[in-house]
Amino acid sequence: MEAKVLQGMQSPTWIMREKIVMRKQDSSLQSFQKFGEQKWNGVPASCSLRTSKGRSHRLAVLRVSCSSGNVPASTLESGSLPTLLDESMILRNKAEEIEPYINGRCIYLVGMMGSGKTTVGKVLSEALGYSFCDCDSLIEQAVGMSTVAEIFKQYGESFFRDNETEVLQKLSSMHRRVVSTGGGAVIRPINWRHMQKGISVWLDIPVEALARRITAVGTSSRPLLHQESGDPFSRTMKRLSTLLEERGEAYGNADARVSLENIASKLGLKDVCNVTSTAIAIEVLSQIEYFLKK
Ligand SMILES: Nc1ncnc2c1ncn2[C@@H]1O[C@H](COP(=O)(O)OP(=O)(O)O)[C@@H](O)[C@H]1O
Ligand SMILES: O=C(O)C1=C[C@@H](OP(=O)(O)O)[C@@H](O)[C@H](O)C1
Repeated sequence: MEAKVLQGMQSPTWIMREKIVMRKQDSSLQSFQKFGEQKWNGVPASCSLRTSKGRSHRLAVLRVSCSSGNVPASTLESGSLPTLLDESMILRNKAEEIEPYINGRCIYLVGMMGSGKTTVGKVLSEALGYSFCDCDSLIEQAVGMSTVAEIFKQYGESFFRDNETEVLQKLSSMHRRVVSTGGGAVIRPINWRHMQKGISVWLDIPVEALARRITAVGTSSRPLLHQESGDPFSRTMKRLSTLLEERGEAYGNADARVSLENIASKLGLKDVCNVTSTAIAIEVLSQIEYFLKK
C-alpha cells in the first residue's frame, strides 16, 4: 500500500517558535511561548502586549513552559501569570473550524501501545462533539471478557485479531466517531480497508517516551509486552523497539502523521513528555486539515 504520509517536518499552522519577552510587575523578564497567529472564527488567537523594549507584539500565551530567575516553571504553569488563551480554547476553535470538512467521517488514531490514542482520542472527540470508541473495549465486550490480556491468554492472538477486524468493520459504517485502535490494528491490510472509510492519523511517539509511559502504569494490560526479561523499563523498551521495527511501515499508511518530536521542537520543549494531550489533539486537527487540503 502506498505510504501517504509525509515523513519530513510538516508545518502545522498553530505553532510558532518565536519567543517573546514581556515585562512583569517586578521587572523580571519572563519568556513565553508564542502560539498560532490565526484567527479562530472571530476569536482572536493573539493579542497585543508591550515588551521591555516598548515594542508591541501579538501574542497568545497558552502555557508557560520555562522558568526564569527565581520563578519556577511550575508556578508559571499553575496560572499565576496571565494566560491569555489556553490550549483548550484553541482546540475548540480549531475543531469548530475543521469539523465541516471532516464531514462526519470517523477519525482513526493508530500508533504503538502507549502512544496516547485513548487519552488524545477522548480530548479530540469532546472537542469535535464526536463519540469516542476504544477498539480494545469493544473487543472485550464482543468476546464477553473483561481484559485484552485475558483474551490473549485464553484464546491467543489470532482470535483477538479476528475480533479486532470485526470491530473495525462495524465501525466503518458509522459516523462522527474518534476511534482509538489497538497498536497492532495496522498489521492486517483488511483493517486498512475498513479504516479508509474515515481518516487515519498516526500518533508517532519516540519509543523511549512510550516505554516511560508504559513502565509508569505497568504492563499487565498489554500482553505483548510480557515476553522479555530484565528490569521493567529495559524490557518494555526492547519489546517496543522490536514491534516498531516490524510495524513502522504499516503505521506509515495513515492519512496523517503527528510527530511528538516535531511538536516538542516547534514549542521549544526539550522533553517530549511535556507536550500535553490537548496540544497533541490540536496538532491532529492541523494535520487532518493539511491532509484534506492535499
Ligand atoms: N501527552 C501525554 N503526556 C504524558 N503521558 C501521556 C500522554 N498521553 C497519554 N499519556 C499516558 O500514557 C499512557 C498510555 O496512554 P493511552 O492513551 O492509554 O495510550 P494508547 O491508547 O495509545 O495505548 C497512559 O498512562 C496515559 O496517561
Ligand atoms: O500493539 C498491540 O498489538 C496491542 C495493543 C493493545 O492496544 P493499545 O495500543 O491500546 O495498548 C491491544 O490491542 C493489544 O494488547 C495488542
